[in-house]
Amino acid sequence: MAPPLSHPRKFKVYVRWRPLNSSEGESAEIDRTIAVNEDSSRSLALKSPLDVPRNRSWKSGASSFTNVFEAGSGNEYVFEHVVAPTLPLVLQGQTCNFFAYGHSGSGKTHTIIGYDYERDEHLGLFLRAARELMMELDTLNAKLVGADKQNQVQTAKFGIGLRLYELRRKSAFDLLNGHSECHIREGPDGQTHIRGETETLENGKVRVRPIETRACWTFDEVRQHLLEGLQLRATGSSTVHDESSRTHAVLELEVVNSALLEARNIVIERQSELVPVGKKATDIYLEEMSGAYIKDETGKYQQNPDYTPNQARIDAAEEEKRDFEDRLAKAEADVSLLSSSSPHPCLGGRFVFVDLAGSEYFDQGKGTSTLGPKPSPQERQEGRQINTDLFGLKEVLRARAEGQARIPFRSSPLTMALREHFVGEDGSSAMVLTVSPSSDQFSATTNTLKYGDLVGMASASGPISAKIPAVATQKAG
Ligand SMILES: Nc1ncnc2c1ncn2[C@@H]1O[C@H](COP(=O)(O)OP(=O)(O)OP(=O)(O)O)[C@@H](O)[C@H]1O
Repeated sequence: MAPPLSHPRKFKVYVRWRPLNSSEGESAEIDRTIAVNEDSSRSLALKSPLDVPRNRSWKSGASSFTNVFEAGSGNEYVFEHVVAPTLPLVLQGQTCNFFAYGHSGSGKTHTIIGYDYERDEHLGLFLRAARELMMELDTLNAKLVGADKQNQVQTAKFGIGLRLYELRRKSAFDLLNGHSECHIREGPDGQTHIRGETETLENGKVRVRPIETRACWTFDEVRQHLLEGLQLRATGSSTVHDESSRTHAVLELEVVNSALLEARNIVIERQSELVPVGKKATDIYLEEMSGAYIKDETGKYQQNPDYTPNQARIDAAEEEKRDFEDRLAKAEADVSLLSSSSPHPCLGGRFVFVDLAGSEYFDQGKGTSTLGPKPSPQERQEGRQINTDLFGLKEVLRARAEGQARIPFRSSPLTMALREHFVGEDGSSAMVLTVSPSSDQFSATTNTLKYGDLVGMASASGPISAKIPAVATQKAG
């Protein structure tokens, strides 16, 4: 068994209280106390103001949360504390992941995507990150132009590669490619591949497209593509409000240049060319070998002494296949070379934002919503899948926080799809738990916090940190 990671990545868990909404205006707020530790981590204690037996008081682990944002903290404040500190990591070529987890209507979409796409202070974390990243890239590009001696700046110029997709049931749906369905599979290389339907082209070429990457050279382009993609986002019937979604939305921003995108396209082209050549080699082999065995009188197959396969024909087909395999290997090597020889380490750096499906499906393993009307059989099935995904994600985050050598990525399509974003020991991961302060939502809120608490505690008590006693408390709400 492989040894545990030497420097497991600490996972940050934030809590974000939203304001009471118009339908909750009359409810009493949940009574909450925040304890601030010496290392500035937080713990939380909740008490329901209503005398309801099932609303049992709850206390988190000693230092489960990195920070707690009260209802008055807007998206800009949350961005400055959660995402902005990780921008230098992305500019070093690392991957930083952010998840929003909470029950329906608690503010996940408000946090990750936002509902105001114009005013800086209201942008969701994703768009604000795109804006800040693009500003940094503009500065780097200006330096590139200055240093450009061989007029290669157009292909080397940095931009943002945007990918938007949602995960529903066991598939991904590409929001930048007409909501086309893509399958999530593990390849023979042990990597996860998210690929669309097989297209048969002229000359028998077979192309299987990955999730579309849209190249953006300005912040406005990112915003425009986001708005187009959001039009396609499937929204289900809401249990809490009419924009509820029952899918996980994944939004990726990768630092790219046109040379890298072109090199990746060549890989797809080479893969397409290899498929018919590989098939031809297999067909020729089967054809030539079909006469090599015959049935004897007992029905068993025996070698046919009168038959000699055309070995030269088999060898020629195999050689042609090897040529195409070499062409593919060269195209893949070109992609690696471009990344490693970039004039700046930012190439390939990524922000990944995930607006998770409503946590009400993750209700003590039952996989059904605790809110709203009785779900239909299809909704129940979707609920079970969401439950599996959210459980799988928790286990992956815990395993990483604890520095375990074996991370259970295969346990759900969500964790399989996100696997490549967790590879390596660098980068960072964070979860924002979005919660309602309404006493009517006490059990949904404590369920969300319990989930984050498990991840936060694993991170705090993992091999790289010690538990720190609480030194100050403050009353909130
Ligand atoms: N921190 C906040 N400040 C102000 N308004 C908020 C905040 N969080 C959420 N809201 C508002 O509450 C409503 C519901 O929020 P949102 O759509 O983000 O919920 P959600 O968790 O994504 O729900 P679902 O899982 O059903 O999609 C929206 O109108 C949103 O603008």
